[in-house]
Amino acid sequence: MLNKIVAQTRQAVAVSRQVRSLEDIRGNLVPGSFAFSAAIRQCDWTLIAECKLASPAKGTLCSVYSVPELAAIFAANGATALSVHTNACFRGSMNDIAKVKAIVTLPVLCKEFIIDAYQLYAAREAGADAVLLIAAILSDAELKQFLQIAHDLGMDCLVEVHTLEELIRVQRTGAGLIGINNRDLQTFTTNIQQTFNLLPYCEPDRLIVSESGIKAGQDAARLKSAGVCGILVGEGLVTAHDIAAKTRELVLGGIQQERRCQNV
Ligand SMILES: O=P(O)(O)OC[C@@H](O)[C@@H](O)c1c[nH]c2ccccc12
Repeated sequence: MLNKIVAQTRQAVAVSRQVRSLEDIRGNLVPGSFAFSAAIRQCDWTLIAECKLASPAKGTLCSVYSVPELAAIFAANGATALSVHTNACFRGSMNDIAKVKAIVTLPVLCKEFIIDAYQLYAAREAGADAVLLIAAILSDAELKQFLQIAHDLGMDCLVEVHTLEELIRVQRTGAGLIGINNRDLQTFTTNIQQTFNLLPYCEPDRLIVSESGIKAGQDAARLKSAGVCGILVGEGLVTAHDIAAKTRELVLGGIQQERRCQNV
């Protein structure tokens, strides 16, 4: 699955380059202000709510709301930041970021399969405050280069790992914001246990986000008490009966855990 998405993404980048040159984009850029990591640092518990209309594994996930409508619901119910899928395999587009930024003030993560520096500039031009870098599809040299370019553009990177080997590689690059993906990108199955397995190997100065397969406030509470600073949730939110209530449940799950800890 992953190889197929990456191959399609490479083709899409080649087409985009023809439509719009890198020089054109670079001439049009305003640097960001690292608003994504700042928002995470400011709170004890972070919900990154994902605008995800579809996935290659499950097809359509949400047909009732548009991406900007989802963003507005998440923002009104306590999300710390937003993640917006821009890849065609997830029925996303780079324009979705600009649409979301036009109506909410929350920082936005560009959820893309970044394999080419061109995509970093395009994300910033669309208004992204952060980008996802997936360790499984990048060499160490690419990781370092993309971290540097994003930094120069004022964008944060959420660097995603799924295995211990990837976690060790990523920590060596100095990445400060790491996502443990509970989803195996070869099979697309999820298991939250993956976060608990890798947490002991995370260096204490890193901000750790648990990604994928998180459905309930209790999951949020368990993850918070294990030491992650936040969660990234798509499907659990967009497939909920009441998306607003589910957003509040996932925000409160972590906050209530924080209070329980303080009372002890
Ligand atoms: O919808 P979920 O299970 O809550 O997952 C959200 C997010 O973590 C997921 O979309 C994701 C994170 N990294 C990825 C890489 C590829 C595909 C998907 C992802």
